[in-house]
Amino acid sequence: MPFPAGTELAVRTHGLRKTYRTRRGRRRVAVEGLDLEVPRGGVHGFLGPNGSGKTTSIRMLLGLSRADAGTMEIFGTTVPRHLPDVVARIGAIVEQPKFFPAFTGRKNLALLARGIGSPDDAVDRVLHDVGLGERADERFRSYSLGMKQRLAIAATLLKDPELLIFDEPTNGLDPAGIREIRDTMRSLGAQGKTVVVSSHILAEVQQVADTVSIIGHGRLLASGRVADLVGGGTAPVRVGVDEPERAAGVLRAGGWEVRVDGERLVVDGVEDAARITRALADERLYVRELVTMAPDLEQVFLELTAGVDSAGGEVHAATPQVPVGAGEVA
Ligand SMILES: Nc1ncnc2c1ncn2[C@@H]1O[C@H](COP(=O)(O)OP(=O)(O)OP(=O)(O)O)[C@@H](O)[C@H]1O
Repeated sequence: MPFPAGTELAVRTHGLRKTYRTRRGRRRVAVEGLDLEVPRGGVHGFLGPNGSGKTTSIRMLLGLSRADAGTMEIFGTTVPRHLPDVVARIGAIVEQPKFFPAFTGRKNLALLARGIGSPDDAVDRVLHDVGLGERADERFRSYSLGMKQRLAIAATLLKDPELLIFDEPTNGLDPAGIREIRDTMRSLGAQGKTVVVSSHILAEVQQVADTVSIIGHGRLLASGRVADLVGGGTAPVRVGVDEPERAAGVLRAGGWEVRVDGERLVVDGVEDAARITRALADERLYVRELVTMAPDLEQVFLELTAGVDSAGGEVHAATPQVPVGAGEVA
């Protein structure tokens, strides 16, 4: 379990599996024994390359598609069997909702609010939550794509859900639109809601996600707190020093693993970079540069999903199960 014992979970799946039949009658495993854990509160990035099974998993969680095997819980309630008990606590965007282009954002939301029996003040509340308050009285068709997407998010907030699930909410948006959605997700997570956001583009999620699950070929490759995945364990250190070959010898003698990379050294498994400086100085080798090469999530993601092609595994592509856990990934 990637989270400390006792962590309250908003979503948990175990051994989730879904196979489709292709038109040629072959089996395509979309989700293959997925064990997912989403802690309660904050933003959780659900990451994987195209075709890795994110949408299929989300659809199963929401009762839109049937799992072949496995179990799923939302707030500890078994779904889909008891989905009606928790559905009021969940908001989701899986496909683009339809709005009336000639109506204002506010009017579109008011119609939806009436349909689901939300209180009168809900519309103003959700417009404010997504930062559309000032543009609420303009027609939907005049909105930018980012604003349209924020209106869709606002619609999911009408019933004030505790869990929000957004499938690729930034698809097709420009950088400004992506930032708007990111800000909205961040503020929802800060309010204590659980926001699950799927994406195949890491950079869009890394800045807002507190925790992530990375999947490939329908399996979990890694999960945990972003800070642990990118910063856990020891990081390689790049050292600029005169006489790199001699310096490498000194460090190897001190027990470090060292590669010479041109004028510089790359030292692996460094816990205390100051010890390197000291060891070299003792031999009259002076460090010009010392940079800790902490991986960012992009690097972790690319390493984990290397070889997980985006075409989707047609019948059991032999993807090795990468060990899950913060330390092993960094
Ligand atoms: N209705 C379907 N019939 C047959 N195969 C499907 C169907 N839906 C999805 N698949 C296949 O299942 C695999 C997983 O697809 P899924 O859409 O869940 O992935 P994804 O991670 O959400 O990808 P993307 O980011 O491209 O949406 C893919 O190989 C896809 O082609």
